[in-house]
This record gives sequence, structure tokens and C-alpha cells, in this order.
Amino acid sequence: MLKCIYVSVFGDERGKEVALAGLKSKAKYVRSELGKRMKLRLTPEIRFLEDESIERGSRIERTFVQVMANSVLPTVDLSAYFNQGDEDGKKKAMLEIEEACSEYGFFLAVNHGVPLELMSRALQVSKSFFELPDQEKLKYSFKPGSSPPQGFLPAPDDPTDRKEHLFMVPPYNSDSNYCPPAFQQILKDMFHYLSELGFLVESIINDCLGLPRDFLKEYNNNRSWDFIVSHHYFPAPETGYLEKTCHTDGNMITFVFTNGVEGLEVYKDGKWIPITPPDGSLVVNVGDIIQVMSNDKFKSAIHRVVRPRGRSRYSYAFFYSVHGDKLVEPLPHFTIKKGESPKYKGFLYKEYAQLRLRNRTHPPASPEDLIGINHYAITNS
Ligand SMILES: O=C(O)CCC(=O)C(=O)O
Ligand SMILES: [Fe+2]
Repeated sequence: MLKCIYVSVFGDERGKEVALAGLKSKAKYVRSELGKRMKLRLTPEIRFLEDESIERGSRIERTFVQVMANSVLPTVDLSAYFNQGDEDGKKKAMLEIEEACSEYGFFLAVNHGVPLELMSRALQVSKSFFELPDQEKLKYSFKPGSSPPQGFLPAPDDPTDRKEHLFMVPPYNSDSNYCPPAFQQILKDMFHYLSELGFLVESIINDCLGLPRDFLKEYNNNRSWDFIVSHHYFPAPETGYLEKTCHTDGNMITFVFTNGVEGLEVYKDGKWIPITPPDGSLVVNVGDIIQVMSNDKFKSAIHRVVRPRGRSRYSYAFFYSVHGDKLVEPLPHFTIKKGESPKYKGFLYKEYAQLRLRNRTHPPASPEDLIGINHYAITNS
């Protein structure tokens, strides 16, 4: 006979409420079933961290359950875009994306068309790469000044900033083989699927913003400035620093996936929201280009990765960008046509990309001096 269930719930406030309400409504069922095994139907937003039962002889006396709950960030099902004729499904996804991009600048995508097997293979390859000695990794040392960025950036000596990265460019770029051989095929496949998804999300955003049909597609018609970064965040020490560099993404749309280890947090209304992506989902976020073009209608949200204690975190970020020669500026659709003033000066994407690269290769003494999109903000003083 089960006597007690102890539940600890981690996550954001609303997520906790949802999780606890869910647990309460299942309490009867849980009690009668739990003698054998913890059984709870989990929504995509709620997942187990751990559960442990204390047994006395054949009796289970107590069960500890830890769930991670995160109800805030919307999860958008994109399957309607891969199935002919599901117009209602498309409309639903579009409305959810519109709300997510103006509220959070972030959403989680499921049924996104990127094979899950490819995502897990890619994570395995990057883990094997980062396990190599530095001298091997440095054979692919970061190429100074290259756009898009390319090569391996080792972790700085600073114990507060232990993370290393491998930047990789599309297979159709002339010097695309500057990356470890194990990545070559995976990169071809990843650029293929992730650029397809980039096209799709870009066209949905185009429609959400009320832009003329295919406007963004015609503006952003060159894929050679896209890039992929494989990240390795070292485990944080048991006590002391957790590295938390805040940033927005400088590109158009970013897609991220991880080895299921939490750490990503999004800033909203003065609070950090921890993101717990369901298995196989992608984190999607709007970058600075969309924020500028839409004159702040869609947000490029500040986010950070808090290094987890005791274990490494691996992730991939695919940066769907625009060509460096493109002018990025608030569109008349969101300024003159609405009687609003532009919030940013126009700039060439390559200038901004270079300033952001310098942030990485020559970090300023204080993180507040990192160059971000506010560099181009028009202030009314
Ligand atoms: O690793 C992650 O979850 C996020 C990475 C990220 O924010 C980035 O690459 O810009
Ligand atoms: Fe980011």
C-alpha cells in the first residue's frame, strides 16, 4: 500500500500551477496505481526529472517525484504544413506563432520535419569531437574575420565562461570543408532540413506580419550566410559561478536543439523563464533582423544558458540569416504606413555581423559593452 507521494516541481510559476493541478486531478488514480510504478500522463510541457520509490519488503511506502514544468512557452505543432489540405491546422499554428513571436520572441516546434534520428546523430558527433584533445580541435581553429564564422573557438581560461564552440558553414560555400570529416555528411543533411524549415517559418512569419505574399522570401533569397554552431557547455562547478552571458541573436530566425539538458532561459517582463524542450522538439526564436524590420512588432528576446551542475550540455544552433550585402531597416509597412517613427537606423547586415563577431573574439572587459542591436536604435533625445 502506498502511503505518501512527495512531489517537487521545478520550472516557472505558471508551469508549476499546471503541473500541480494535473497531479491533484490524478491523485486517486495515482494512489491506486502507484504501488507498482509511477504513472502520470505527461503533457509536452511537463516531464519527469526523477522518480524514486522507497520499498519496505513488498510494500511501497513513499514515492518521490520530481517534475520539470514549463507551461509558458507555446509549443507549436507544424504537422499541418507537411500534410496536404489541413487548412485549419495551418491557421492554428500561424496564430500561435504570431502570439509567441510578439509576446516571447520564442516558441517550441514539434513535427517540424527535421528527422529526430539526424538530430541525435549530430549530437553524438559533436560530443565525440569535443572529447578530443585541444590540439586536435585546434586543427580547425577559428578563422579570424570570416563571414559566416567558421572553426573551433576553445573555452577561455576564465572559470566563469567554460564553453567551447564549433562554427560550420553551408556545404555550398566554397570553403565549406573546413570542418572535421565526421561532420561533413551530417552538415549536408542538417543544412538541407533546417533551411527548409527556415523557409517555412519565414513564410509563416511573413504572413503573421501581414507582409505582401513572399515578401521575405524574395528579400532573403541567398542561403550562403547561414551557419550552424555546435556548442559544448562544461559542467558548472558544484559551488560558485554559473556562466550566464545574456544575448539576443543577430540573425533572422534561430533553431536550437540539445541533448535534453536544461539550461536555456528566456527573459520576459523582468523574469527568466527556464525552457524545457520536449524530446525531439526545436526551440525557435526570432533574431534582431526580424525585430528591426518589424519595428519591434516581433521580439528578438534576450536569452542565456545557465551551465548545469555536474554534467555537460551539448546543443546545436542553426542561424537562418540574410546575405551580408542586404540592407536591414524597419519596413514602411510598420513605420510610414502606420504613422510610426522607425526605431532603428538602417545598416548592412555584414557590418553588424562583424561587430558581433568581435564580441566573441575580443570580448569587452564588461559584458554591458557587448555590441547588440541597440547600437542602431534611434533614441528620441
Ligand atoms: O544552447 C542553447 O540552448 C542556446 C544557444 C544560443 O542561444 C545561441 O547559440 O545563440
Ligand atoms: Fe542565442
